[in-house]
Amino acid sequence: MDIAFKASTNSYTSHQHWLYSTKYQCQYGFSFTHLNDRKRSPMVPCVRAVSGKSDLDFSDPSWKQKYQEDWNRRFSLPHITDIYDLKPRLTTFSLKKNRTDGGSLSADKWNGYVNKDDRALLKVIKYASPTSAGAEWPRKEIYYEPAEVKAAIVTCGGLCPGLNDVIRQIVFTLEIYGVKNIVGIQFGYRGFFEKGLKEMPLSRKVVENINLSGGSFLGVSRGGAKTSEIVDSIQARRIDMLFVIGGNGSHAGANAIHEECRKRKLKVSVVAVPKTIDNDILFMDKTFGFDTAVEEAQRAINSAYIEARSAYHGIGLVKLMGRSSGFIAMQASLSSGQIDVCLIPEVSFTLDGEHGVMRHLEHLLEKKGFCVVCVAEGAGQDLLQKSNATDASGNVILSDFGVHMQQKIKNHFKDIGVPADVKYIDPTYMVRACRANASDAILCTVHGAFAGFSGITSGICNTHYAFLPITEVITKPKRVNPNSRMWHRCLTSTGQPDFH
Ligand SMILES: Nc1ncnc2c1ncn2[C@@H]1O[C@H](COP(=O)(O)OP(=O)(O)OP(=O)(O)O)[C@@H](O)[C@H]1O
Ligand SMILES: O=P(O)(O)OC[C@H]1O[C@](O)(CO)[C@@H](O)[C@@H]1O
Ligand SMILES: [Mg+2]
Repeated sequence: MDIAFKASTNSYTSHQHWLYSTKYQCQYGFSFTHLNDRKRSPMVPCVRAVSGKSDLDFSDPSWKQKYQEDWNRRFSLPHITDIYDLKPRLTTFSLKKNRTDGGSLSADKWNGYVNKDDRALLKVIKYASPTSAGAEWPRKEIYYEPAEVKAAIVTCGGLCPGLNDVIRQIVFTLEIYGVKNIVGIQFGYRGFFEKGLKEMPLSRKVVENINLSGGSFLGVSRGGAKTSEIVDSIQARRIDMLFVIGGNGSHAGANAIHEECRKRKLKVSVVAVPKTIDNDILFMDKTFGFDTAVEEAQRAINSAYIEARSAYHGIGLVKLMGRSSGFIAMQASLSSGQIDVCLIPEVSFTLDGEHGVMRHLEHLLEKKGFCVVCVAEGAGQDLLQKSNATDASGNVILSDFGVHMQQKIKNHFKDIGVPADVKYIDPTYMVRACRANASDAILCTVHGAFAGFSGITSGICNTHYAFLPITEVITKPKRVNPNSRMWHRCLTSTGQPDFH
């Protein structure tokens, strides 16, 4: 099935589109940039189509067209020219200072500006053009005058390895464009309205070494986000670009800010950067911080393994983060090769009975003398008492499954009169607070803002950096598919049965 989806314009024709798709054989693509496709009357504000999702009826002869139209609506990136009749100017971003080709290539070729036909593909990997570089790369034309831009960066939610790397990279890139006025908003959205939290002026000099430590140079916080107050503050501070680094909640907040700016007709680009060790953002292959978290988690698993193996009837137990998605637990269990039982929120299980986890632990102690269990914090919530309490951002506070398992295992083996030496490790904040590893330290997302997009997020989608409308990524958290190969690989590695 060869279907290419050109996402961000209301004005192209399906005929043109099919020509494109036949030529390049793209499938299910996210368009990177389509500014030149926009045909609209001067001064007439455009209204962006509201995202609509419909179930496909394959017996309907026009299903392809409907599917395509649905995608066009949903993946249309909000753009500044939706509300302003603006002409772009030539970009100020250039890498020519660093060039090593002795000037033989043209500036266009050297910078490799992406063109309107570049897109990331969801189902297959195929370059749309020889110059394809992913969405997160400069365009030839920009919609802001760099010398007049005030850009702000804010980090919200919990910590994540790589936050400082992203802040640093955003500052560096803004400076390459020629932006002089860059500020950090302290302690998440709180910094917009809490008196006493001053803007932090940022520059290459200020952020040069912040990547050498974990945490957030700007501070983080949960809760307290009042969209209208934040936008009042954005207006009062004359911010033109806002970079929000955060998870699902921060993205929802960024989108609300974007919508409010739209409503007030403010020329502000709100661009989000997905940040979550849980790796639970829809459509993203992987978010920064996840790899580091897995690596760090493996250290804890290794310690649990050594403790368990060295003890008589040792049982190592490690709790890892993952509110509603068990990616860290699955990946760390799989890559460590030291886990016998991995429990995640997406897969239900029983603890007692013939097929329960406890019986399996008995069997492991009998068979090999020790075992190691890894649990995601959100696992087994149906087995625990619900608290109904929420944190400042409205996230449900989970019952502590790690502590519950520790007690459960201890009591179980005591009850059956079998010695068991339980070693419980909860490395969750250590995993989150550490410095990013090499693969998590590379990300930047400034170009989308200069290209005029707003209400977007960027991330690795089928190995390419792509822009996506925030509305699409916040519909629900990404979760481990229990039928996926990865989960089955994990089961093969642990050798655990179905606990039902
Ligand atoms: N639906 C929403 N609309 C507007 N703002 C929101 C919404 N949900 C959360 N926020 C705000 O976004 C900020 C971060 O939210 P939250 O604490 O849930 O972290 P997060 O971005 O999901 O990151 P983490 O992955 O660490 O949980 C908070 O200040 C919160 O008030
Ligand atoms: O203790 P805090 O800061 O609220 O963060 C805990 C949460 O952070 C997360 O890692 C999300 O970033 C969740 O998995 C976890 O529940
Ligand atoms: Mg969250």
